[in-house]
Amino acid sequence: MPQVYSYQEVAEHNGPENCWIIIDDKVYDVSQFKDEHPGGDEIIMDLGGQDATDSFVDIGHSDEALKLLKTLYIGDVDKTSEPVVVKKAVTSESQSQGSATLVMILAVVMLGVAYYLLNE
Ligand code: HEM
Repeated sequence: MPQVYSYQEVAEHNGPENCWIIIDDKVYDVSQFKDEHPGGDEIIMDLGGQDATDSFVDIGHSDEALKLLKTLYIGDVDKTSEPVVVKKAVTSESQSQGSATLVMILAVVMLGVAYYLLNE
């Protein structure tokens, strides 16, 4: 019998040292693997403690990736347990990234307006 974990238990493993993800109702310990992931560790860290099925499938991972995934399997998720919404703390870094994007958009809009006015 495989080990069975509740969504809550999986959600508690969302840190850099203890990072689990769910793919197709199976639980994977990616704590070590994330540092070797060809797609980067951050993309996996962001999904720590959560269901990553859609993201994993959308990328169209190779058979090699699927084989690798199997080696990280630690158990199944208890689908009868209460689903958990993992709230990620908004860091000052992600906030400033957000405002940097806003400034970029504003700059592009202002350039567009200036260009339009100059060509009137
Ligand atoms: C434990 C789960 C995962 C494993 C074992 C894994 C494995 C791999 C492997 C082996 C590659 C190289 C290309 C390939 O063989 O397909 C790859 C690429 C990639 N993975 Fe994952 N991956 C995992 C989870 C994820 C998740 C959750 C995401 C989230 C979106 C992700 C995003 C990517 C991206 C964007 C690339 C492309 C990197 C590039 O070609 O520049 N992966 N992954």
